[in-house]
Amino acid sequence: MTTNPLWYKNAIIYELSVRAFADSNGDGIGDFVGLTQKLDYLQELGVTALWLLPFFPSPLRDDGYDISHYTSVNSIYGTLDDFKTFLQAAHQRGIRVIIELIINHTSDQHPWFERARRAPEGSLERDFYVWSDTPEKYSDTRIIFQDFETSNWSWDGIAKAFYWHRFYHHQPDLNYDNPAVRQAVFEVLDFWMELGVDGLRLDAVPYLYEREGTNCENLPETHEYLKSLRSHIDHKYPDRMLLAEANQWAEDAVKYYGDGDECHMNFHFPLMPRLFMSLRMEDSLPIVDILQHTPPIPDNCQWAIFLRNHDELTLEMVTDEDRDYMYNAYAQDPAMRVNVGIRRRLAPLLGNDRRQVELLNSLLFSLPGTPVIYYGDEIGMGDNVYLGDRNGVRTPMQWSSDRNAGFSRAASQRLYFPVIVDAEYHYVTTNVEVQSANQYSLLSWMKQIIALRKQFSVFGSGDFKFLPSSNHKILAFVRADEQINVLVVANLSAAAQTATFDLSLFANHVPTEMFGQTEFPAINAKLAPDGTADAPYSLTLAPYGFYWFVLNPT
Ligand SMILES: OC[C@H]1O[C@H](O[C@H]2O[C@H](CO)[C@@H](O)[C@H](O)[C@H]2O)[C@H](O)[C@@H](O)[C@@H]1O
Ligand SMILES: [Ca+2]
Repeated sequence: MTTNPLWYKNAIIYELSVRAFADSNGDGIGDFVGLTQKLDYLQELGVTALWLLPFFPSPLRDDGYDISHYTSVNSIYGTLDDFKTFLQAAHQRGIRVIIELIINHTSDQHPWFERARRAPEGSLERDFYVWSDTPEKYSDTRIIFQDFETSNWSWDGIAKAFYWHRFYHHQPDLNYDNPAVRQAVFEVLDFWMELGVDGLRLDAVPYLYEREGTNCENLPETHEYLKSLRSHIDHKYPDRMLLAEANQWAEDAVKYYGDGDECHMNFHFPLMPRLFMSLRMEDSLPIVDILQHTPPIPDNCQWAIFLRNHDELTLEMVTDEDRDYMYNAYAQDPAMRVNVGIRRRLAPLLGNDRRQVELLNSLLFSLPGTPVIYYGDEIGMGDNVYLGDRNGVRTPMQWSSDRNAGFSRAASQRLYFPVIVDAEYHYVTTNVEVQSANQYSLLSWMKQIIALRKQFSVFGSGDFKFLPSSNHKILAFVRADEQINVLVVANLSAAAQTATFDLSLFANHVPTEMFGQTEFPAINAKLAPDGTADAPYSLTLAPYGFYWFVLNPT
């Protein structure tokens, strides 16, 4: 591994679930040995970092986000030694590993909670969690899992008190006012850092503290605590990365960067639904508007941008009107909706239209930030919205046309979830083996765009500027650094479109299309009537077409 403390700025992150990836021992559940065997695939795909969903001991009532032991591996996925072997094998291939640090809450089966509910009131043990005699406190706080919970308080018959939880009732929130909790989290962090993991995704991080009269999100105390985690990391583990999961409006989200002294990365939640909105509305405005309203971030920080992940396509960061639009456009069947979002994968959301899948990926790989790919989306996997909760997007990875999609040798009934068998996305045709053999498959195209992105660090760390377009259906922007100028144009429309751009800044440059190395006509400066130089440049794009151009001086 090269030592570059800013590695995350030019990373390609691949999010995966150990459970869903590859089952080595035929019990129907993916495991670390299976994942290790698939590292060659991930290396060939070109990704440079893996983000692993939770793999810790857990009753699995929220797919592992309900931890019952912080410093070991759930035995269904293997042993801690299996994890270490995997980590070493990933590092040998130059692939970094990001794991989850779920510190807002634990499972109600965690020994800390078992101890707290029995401990005397006012004791440090009891105060590991947030208790109250009434469910009236913090009443300005929204409920996140609103299809499943009616309150952020639940009654505990053993403690004879209510406890606070932002998510499921079986996920009690830790109490950060207790110094013992703050210290315990440092110890968990040290454990995984000492093992050599490269990054931590800080799950549900805006909700650490509660204060009366607030919405209990993004509180100053939360930022102060995160800064203390960061300073600890900087002193002990200088090239590691903290990735916040702060599902917030951009003005609040940027606060998780501090002055470059808090988290290194944060997901851009408001951008994600607007990529889908712009596409269906055939209008660049939602994307332009949200990025123009995104404050600048410190140089050592980076957005994580994504199209889909393991959760619903969350619509928390849109207006009520936009949410209605998104439900109408992408989730007409109520079974496709859960909480405040849409539980579908990328390909089905886009009607399995290869052009739209490529277009959104072209934006994922060229807009400012580090792209995060969700496992299976690189082959256009389908979903199963009838599996409940968000499980429909968490089905086994489809490797081949063999039984169980090559994921497991178990009897099919034994798989943790069934593989996708509906006609359009059936694993017999939608799988890695079939697509690896076809140079025109989505998988081959994904390898190509990843390889191209990796050749040009300007995408990870260059400046970003919108280019006014005469046609609002065509989005245009420039990525630039001292070495290179890259022009990106993207047609959000289902019909062919033309647009004219003012490229006077690049007069006498030749655009070279980056995928095919084709030179386009030069950008010629003309003298405008007022004497200034003008360089209007016209482009025609196919339906959902896009171009990436390097602008070279003639
Ligand atoms: O650990 C509880 C949950 O934490 C994350 O949740 C995030 O996803 C929610 C949507 O499912 C979102 O609304 C919320 O703002 C986030 O914190 C995690 O990604 C979930 O899988 C998990 O259930
Ligand atoms: Ca297994």
